[in-house]
Amino acid sequence: MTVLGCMADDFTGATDLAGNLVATGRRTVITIGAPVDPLPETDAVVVALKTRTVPAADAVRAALDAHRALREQGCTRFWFKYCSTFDSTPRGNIGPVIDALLDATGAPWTIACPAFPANGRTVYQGHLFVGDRLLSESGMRHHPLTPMTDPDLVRVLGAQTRHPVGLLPHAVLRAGAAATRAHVERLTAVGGARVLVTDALDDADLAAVEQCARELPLVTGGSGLALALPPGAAPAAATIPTAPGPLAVLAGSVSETTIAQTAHARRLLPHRKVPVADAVADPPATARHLAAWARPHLDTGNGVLVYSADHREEVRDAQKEFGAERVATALEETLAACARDLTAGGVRRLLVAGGETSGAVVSALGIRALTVGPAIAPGIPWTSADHRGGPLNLALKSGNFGPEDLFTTAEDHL
Ligand SMILES: Nc1ncnc2c1ncn2[C@@H]1O[C@H](COP(=O)(O)OP(=O)(O)O)[C@@H](O)[C@H]1O
Ligand SMILES: O=C(O)[C@@H](O)C(=O)COP(=O)(O)O
Repeated sequence: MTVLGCMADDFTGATDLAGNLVATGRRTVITIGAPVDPLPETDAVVVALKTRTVPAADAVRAALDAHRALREQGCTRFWFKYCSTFDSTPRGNIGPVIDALLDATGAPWTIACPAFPANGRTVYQGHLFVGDRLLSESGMRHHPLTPMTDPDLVRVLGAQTRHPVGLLPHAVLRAGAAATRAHVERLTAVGGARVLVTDALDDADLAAVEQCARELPLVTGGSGLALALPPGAAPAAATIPTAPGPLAVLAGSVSETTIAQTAHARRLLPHRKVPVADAVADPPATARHLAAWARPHLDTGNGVLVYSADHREEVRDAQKEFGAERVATALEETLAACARDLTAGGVRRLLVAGGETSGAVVSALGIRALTVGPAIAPGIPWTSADHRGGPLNLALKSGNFGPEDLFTTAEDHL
């Protein structure tokens, strides 16, 4: 089988994609950053990058480094994974990375397919829906780093890439493979489009998209498309080493879904909100205080929740007071240092909410690779890392994924 080389622009996205690849029967390894050492025999490698909100030139450099390393590891087909809600800014980073990977892979054209119907992400006439809302009317319009205010992906991507962008609409997909091929030919060979935004309302549409993109050396999109890949030969329910002990939940996401999950967990778990002003002033000291608060709870076997906001209004206020980037970085550093302190104190189970937050936490722990285990909910697998001489179980939760009781039921799936 072709070894699939994937680059995910954030860490929750990496575990999301890897979980779906495992579900289709592919042995899958996640590396934190480009792989350096030879990897075990595998069907797919997912490189977790933290490039969603960095300057576009840095995102391009990281993607090209990862692509080179994946090629050296024997990968022959490539996947650029970004968010199912197309999280990006007018400057990028989805478009610039696609441009660079088109050149690096020699792909004549590629698809942009964020749809993930199992998680309510669908695309119709190039417009992205989150559940029954257009992207621009969903909670994503208030995202602290990548507010998404335009649901028209052809327009959004068109502003980011130097190539013409086309649309593979639902009606054409439903008309069958021959009609799809003819439409693609018209847009690419005749019209010069290099990226086609693909409609998809359900798994049947994703299967049609997968079929039309099967020969391409590069595909781009969310993790939903992975579920449409032809089945592989590995067991779809992967087992991973597990560690005992209570779970610490660190939530730095302020999506509507995470805020609801946090509110639910506050009724059941000992909890502490990160004091934002303290975090901005001194992340390591703030983390030490939070870890010291958590210790007695953990020692008696109780899980804990540390989180960064009760309400969206607090985010706006904090951004006004300190600046959006400064407060985001300070909170990421605080939660990352808290994870370091908690694991140094013996915690072996962590659930981290938020892509940027997960990137900060996993990097601070010095983890180089993750193995993928059972799914907690669509797009959220348990993983295991070697850490301090034993397994550390990590669930990296995308801001927008998971049921309301996720933080208190996640361990049932380990
Ligand atoms: N109270 C807050 N005020 C301002 N920014 C916040 C607050 N809480 C969290 N953030 C920042 O918002 C960002 C959320 O991004 P991320 O962790 O990727 O979550 P999501 O997965 O929901 O996108 C992080 O950079 C985090 O530090
Ligand atoms: O595709 C998705 O929605 C997720 O895999 C993803 O990228 C998560 O991003 P965050 O919501 O920022 O965690």
